[in-house]
Amino acid sequence: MEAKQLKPPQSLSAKFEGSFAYLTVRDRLPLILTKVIDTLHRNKNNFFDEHGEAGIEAEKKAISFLSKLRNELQTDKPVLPLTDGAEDIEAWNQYMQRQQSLMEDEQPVSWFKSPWLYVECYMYRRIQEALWLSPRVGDFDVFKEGKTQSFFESQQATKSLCMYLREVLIGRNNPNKNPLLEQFLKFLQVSLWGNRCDLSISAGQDNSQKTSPIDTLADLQRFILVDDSADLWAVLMAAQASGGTEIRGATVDIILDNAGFELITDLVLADFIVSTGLAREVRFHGKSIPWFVSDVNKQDFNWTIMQTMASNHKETSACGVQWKRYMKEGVWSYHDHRFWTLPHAFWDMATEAPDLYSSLQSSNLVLLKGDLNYRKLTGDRDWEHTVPFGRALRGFQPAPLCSVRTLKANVQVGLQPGQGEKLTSQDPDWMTSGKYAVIQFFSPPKEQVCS
Ligand SMILES: O=P(O)(O)OC[C@@]1(O)O[C@H](CO)[C@@H](O)[C@@H]1O
Ligand SMILES: [Mn+2]
Repeated sequence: MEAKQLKPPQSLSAKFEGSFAYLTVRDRLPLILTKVIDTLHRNKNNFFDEHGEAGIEAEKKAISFLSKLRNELQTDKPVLPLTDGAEDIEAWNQYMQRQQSLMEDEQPVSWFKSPWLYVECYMYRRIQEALWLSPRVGDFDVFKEGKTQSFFESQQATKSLCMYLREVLIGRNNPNKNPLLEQFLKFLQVSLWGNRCDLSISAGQDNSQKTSPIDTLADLQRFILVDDSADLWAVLMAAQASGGTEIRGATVDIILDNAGFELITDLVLADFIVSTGLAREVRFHGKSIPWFVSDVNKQDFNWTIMQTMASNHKETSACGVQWKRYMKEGVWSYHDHRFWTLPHAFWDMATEAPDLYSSLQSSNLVLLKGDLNYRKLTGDRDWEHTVPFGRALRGFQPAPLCSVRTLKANVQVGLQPGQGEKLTSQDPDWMTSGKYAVIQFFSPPKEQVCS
């Protein structure tokens, strides 16, 4: 196996002054913390209504933990072990030890000196700790308001997408008019560009989809730097062919990213592949705690389906009803393994979360949405752009997999020689602006068959 033995390049980090990582830790993360504090403060009366004085006390306590956290971050204090007693703290604290062993001159692990991926994940986990240590507000999702707003602000785009899906599914009886592959590519690309709508990059500012997503696809095509969609199609076709007399079609895992419009595009893609028989099962994976401002958790997932069902727009509501049915029948399912909210690169999954790894091994295709998943796939390292995607995965190969991502961090592998340099000269922000995207596929080598 090509392997973990080969040392990867250095981690992106705020220690490189002026880098995107540095600017994120210096500017964006404290801003996000300030907004979280403000949200708690604005909800004070709700906490009072629910829990009386104890609710107000809890709100104050959480705010004081969060202000302390913001101060630690801004003054580059050492990262502290977690203390809330949740089941994941051992994994977090061990990871901190591992980071410590990598520090030069025994310097402490700290916000501006340690890997960006680690400290950014850690901040979201510390936000959760502040809430869990303040019991009455422990279940409060500090990012819910933003996610709800972004869902409602994308209503127009949602309606046109749902209408389009219903038309395609109804018109399917005439395959000449609607070749399946062409339609699949459209829904895949809509889900790809849906990833532009995350709220972490904009520090919670509105980033919703306003225009009809299908109409813009042709113009956006040239911004897809790596397009391995043909490989995805081949995997789906192979799963159809190998079904024998049993139910055919692929088992697809979608590792979700953001709530709001991106989630709608993912549900529409999942609906399309199941309704057309390309897939027989879709397993969605989300986060078990509020994460990176807009990431989907179980509550967001169920809420989105309910809201879609309740729409007064006929086709949108029909989609919601169908999605609910798929969930009820078990054709769709939602999972939230705690590994998705740990700071590890995915190449650690097999040892850190063997149950999750082995469940992904039963998949025909794993789709990983978004930028953070790409950072974790590649370990958030300073790879040369021409390094093959498979090598940057360093042994993470549970099943054929594909990153569906708009670029919002300085990591991109698998490009042609000279492609990265050309982009840098034409468009210096190409890796962080969200303007470019990849549909990047990797398939594990076939098992050697001994004769
Ligand atoms: O995973 P997503 O939602 O596509 O992006 C999350 C993200 O915006 O958060 C970080 C900035 O804080 C960036 O690295 C990354 O692009
Ligand atoms: Mn996200």
